[in-house]
Parts: sequence; structure tokens; C-alpha cells
Amino acid sequence: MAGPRVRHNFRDLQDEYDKGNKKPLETLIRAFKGIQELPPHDHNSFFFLAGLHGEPFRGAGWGNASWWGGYCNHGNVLFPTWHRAYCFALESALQSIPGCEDVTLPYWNEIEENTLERGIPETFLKKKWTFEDGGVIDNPLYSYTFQKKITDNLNPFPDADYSKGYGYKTCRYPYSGLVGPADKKKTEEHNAKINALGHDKVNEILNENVQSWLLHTDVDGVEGRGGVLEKYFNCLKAPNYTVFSNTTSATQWNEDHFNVGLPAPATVSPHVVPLESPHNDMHLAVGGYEIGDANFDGEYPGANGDMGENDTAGFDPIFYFHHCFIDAMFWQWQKKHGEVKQLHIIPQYPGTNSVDNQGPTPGTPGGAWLNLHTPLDPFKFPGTNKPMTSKVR
Ligand SMILES: N[C@@H](CC1=CC(=O)C(=O)C=C1)C(=O)O
Repeated sequence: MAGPRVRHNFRDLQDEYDKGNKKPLETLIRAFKGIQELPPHDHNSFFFLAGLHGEPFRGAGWGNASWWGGYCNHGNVLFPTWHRAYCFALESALQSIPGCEDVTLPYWNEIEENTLERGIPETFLKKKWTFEDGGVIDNPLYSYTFQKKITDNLNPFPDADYSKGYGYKTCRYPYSGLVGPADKKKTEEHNAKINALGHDKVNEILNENVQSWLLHTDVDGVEGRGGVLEKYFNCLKAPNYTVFSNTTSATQWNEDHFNVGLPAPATVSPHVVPLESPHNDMHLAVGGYEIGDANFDGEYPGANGDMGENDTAGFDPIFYFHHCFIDAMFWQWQKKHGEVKQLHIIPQYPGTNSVDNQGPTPGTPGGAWLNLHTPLDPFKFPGTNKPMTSKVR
């Protein structure tokens, strides 16, 4: 593909499709189907790429919870840039599928009226997809079916068993995706109850959950949770990249400047809201709640969809449309603050150390400072063997 990649609003593709221009959405779906069918060892395969984010763990985090066994960065200054490289890698894989060379990754606009009024774009919620030529497939944007099992070597420590068997299908709120031996029976009972509600009702519940996180500030009666729409707008006001980029740095900044940390009044200006905060909320809104989060019971207790957990989120196809939107928000912030060509990191501020928050990623030493030159493993600048970094060239 020549020239810059132009990314589109997913809902525009859907609207075009409804008006009769079926090719753009169909090609995207073919591309996702294509990478989901590649064998797991193929570096363009969905399994391989999805697995870079969290599980299957490798490195020091393989079986030691003080380290992080996935390559993703959270709670530190590499959060926006690492996920930018990640979306780029997935998009490149989509383009490797024959006939899909011009596909780009669309974003799910989480703050447009359509989302506020209707929730997740309908295409993501259909179990089957019917092509114009009549071919019917399992919808590759609804769920991914594991081609290989993953074993959670941290189990039973620290919180839950995220092992997934061969053939496991990713799921979202209000379903549960905990299928390790200790959870299996409970999950089967839970999911049977959800199934009995019928597919349309289940989608309605998911959409209501998403809308509630976006618009209300007391999700499930927990005050201060939600308000995601407002958080998205407020995060653009963050005064520097360090505090914009992650929850750890923003917490310290709010303590220093306003004598209050996160998450309490994150929706209230002038406290700094990091982009990572509404991003986290949308993971929880789509996936259900993170295990062990005693604050939440929700209307459907026991819902643990894949998007809610850092370990498994990359396996839900909607992850990439969510993160493509996060990347667009990051770009908005860069333009607004004149940091399109260069980002600035406050040296040695909380959120700039490899041990902050999730723990060091594979191959990164403990206690290492993170900066614009830190490799965004395992990504390389295209066509080179040079590690990708956060430095804008
Ligand atoms: N762990 C985050 C939510 C979350 C963030 C992610 O980045 C992710 O991949 C999955 C889930 C929280 O509890 O707020």
C-alpha cells in the first residue's frame, strides 16, 4: 500500500455497507478471518499477535507474578506508544492477506452519538456473517476461537486461572470466560443462564453496560466509576505527555498539584485524567469486571469476559478497534499540545520505571528507566531490524 494509511470510523464502513457499498466492510472481515486462520506460529496470525499483549506469558513473568509475562505496557509512559506499535502490527498482518492489501484498521468511535445512543456497532455483535455471495462464516469480529491452548502458570496465584483450552471462544459481558478447572462448573452454570436470555437480550445488556460506563458516574452504584465520555474529553487537557500517558504518573501529579490521587474524582476538571483511565473503563465495560475487584458486583455477578483482563484482552477482536480509537485520541492530544514530532517524558517521574504498575515486560530489567529510546518489544521499524521506540522520527 502506497502513502499513509488512512483509518476510518468503523460505523462509516457499516453505514456504507447498509447503503450497498459492501466491499470495504467485507474486505475487513475477510482480512480478520484470514489472520484468524493462519497457524499460531505464523507471525501474522491472530493467535500470535493477540498473544503478544498478555498470555501466553514468557520471560521472567512466565511463572512469577512480580514480573509481567506479556509485552504490553500499562501504568507507565509507554502505554500509548506501545499500543500504537501494536495496532500498526495487527494492521500490517491484515494487509498480508491476499486481496486485503489496502485494508486499514478502523476505529470504534466510543464518544460519538451513535455509540452513546446505541452502544457497540452492530457488526461486532453478530454471531454469523453472511457475505454478499451467500457464504456464511462465524463472525471473526464477534469472537475468536483458540487454535491452541494457553496455560496460566501463575495459577492459583495471584487471582484467577486464565488458562484457556483449545477451541475456547472469546466472550464479553455478561458472559464469563473463566474456564480453568476450579471455575469451569460455575462458568458453565453462569453462561447457561445468560444463554437462556437469548442473543438479542444479551447484546442489549452489553450495550446498556457500555452506555452506562460512558454516561453515568456511578456504575452499579459505585460512585466515581464511569463518566468515561467526560474522561475522554478531559484527558485531552492533560498538560504534558508524561501525565497524559498513564495512570501512575497522573496519580502522582494529582497528589502533587491537587492533593488528590486517582481514581477518585477523575472526571472532575482540573485534575489530570490520563488517557489510560477511560481506556481501562472501556475494557471493563466490554469485558465485565476484573477478577478480585471487590467494588463491583454488577447486575450480572460472575461476568468475566476476555476484554476485562490484561491477560486475555488481546484475543477479543474488538480490542483492536478500541485501541485504534485510543490511538486517535493520542493523536488528538499530540496535535493539541504541539507534540506531533517529539514527545517529552519527565525523567524519573513515577510511571517511568519498568517496575511501576504491572511489572517489567519480558527482557526488561527491573528498575530500568523508561524513556523515548526504550525498545517497544517485540516490534521493529518496518523493513529493518531496529527496535521500534517512542521517538517520533
Ligand atoms: N485492568 C484494567 C482494565 C484493563 C486494561 C487493559 O489494558 C486490558 O487490556 C484489560 C483490562 C482495570 O482494572 O482498570
